[in-house]
Amino acid sequence: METEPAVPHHNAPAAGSKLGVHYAQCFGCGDEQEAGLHLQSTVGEGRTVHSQFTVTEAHQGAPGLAHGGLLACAFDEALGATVGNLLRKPAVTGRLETDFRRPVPVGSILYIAATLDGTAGRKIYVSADGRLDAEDGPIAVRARGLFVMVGLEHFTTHGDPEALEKFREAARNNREDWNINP
Ligand SMILES: CCCCC/C=C\C/C=C\C/C=C\C/C=C\CCCC(=O)SCCNC(=O)CCNC(=O)[C@H](O)C(C)(C)COP(=O)(O)OP(=O)(O)OC[C@H]1O[C@@H](n2cnc3c(N)ncnc32)[C@H](O)[C@@H]1OP(=O)(O)O
Repeated sequence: METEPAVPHHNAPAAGSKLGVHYAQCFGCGDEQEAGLHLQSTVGEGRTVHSQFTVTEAHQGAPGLAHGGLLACAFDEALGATVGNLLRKPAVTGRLETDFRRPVPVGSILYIAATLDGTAGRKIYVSADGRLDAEDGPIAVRARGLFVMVGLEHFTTHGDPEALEKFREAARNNREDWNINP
């Protein structure tokens, strides 16, 4: 199947919109996860979302340095937020590739710029660069993800249906129009 340009949903948040926490218990963005990444995201121009998080002592692998797996988590979240908010369709990560180009010290702020690259049926291609301490800082991490659109039953069948219901109630944005329409 051919890859097509990704077209943002007509109700996708406009450039400049800050994206809220998508789930309070989410390790990537949740505000009820003390040691989580607390990633914050804002919609950019075109098909982009800009996210950032501060690396803390809770995120170490080697002394004073971020754990690569947690950096991958940050990219999973940033890419997922890009897919979920611009396309407004539930999707899960099928594949996530990360290139670690520079060490990321505790105390640094990682600026992640993600772009929706295209879709092919249920598959969504998205990629991101993570820069150190400034939007134009040196690239520390690069990632490419393949997300796969799923029905909401993915979460009720495999996850916690009660938590999902609370998630839906808490959603500030109208997500009723989320559907699978490959
Ligand atoms: C998390 C959100 C919860 C709430 C959702 C609702 C609203 C969300 C709102 C806002 C969202 C904002 C932010 C989200 C932020 C972060 C998100 C984090 C996301 C995650 O962290 S999520 C956890 C990790 N994730 C999983 O837990 C997935 C486990 N997995 C599966 O559940 C299945 O594996 C599935 C569904 C992926 C596919 O299964 P399936 O049976 O439906 O479909 P199938 O296998 O046919 O794949 C269809 C086509 O994708 C190709 N394909 C699949 N996998 C591939 C791979 N790895 N490499 C290359 N190609 C692959 C096939 O080759 C085929 O391609 P083709 O059609 O061309 O043949």
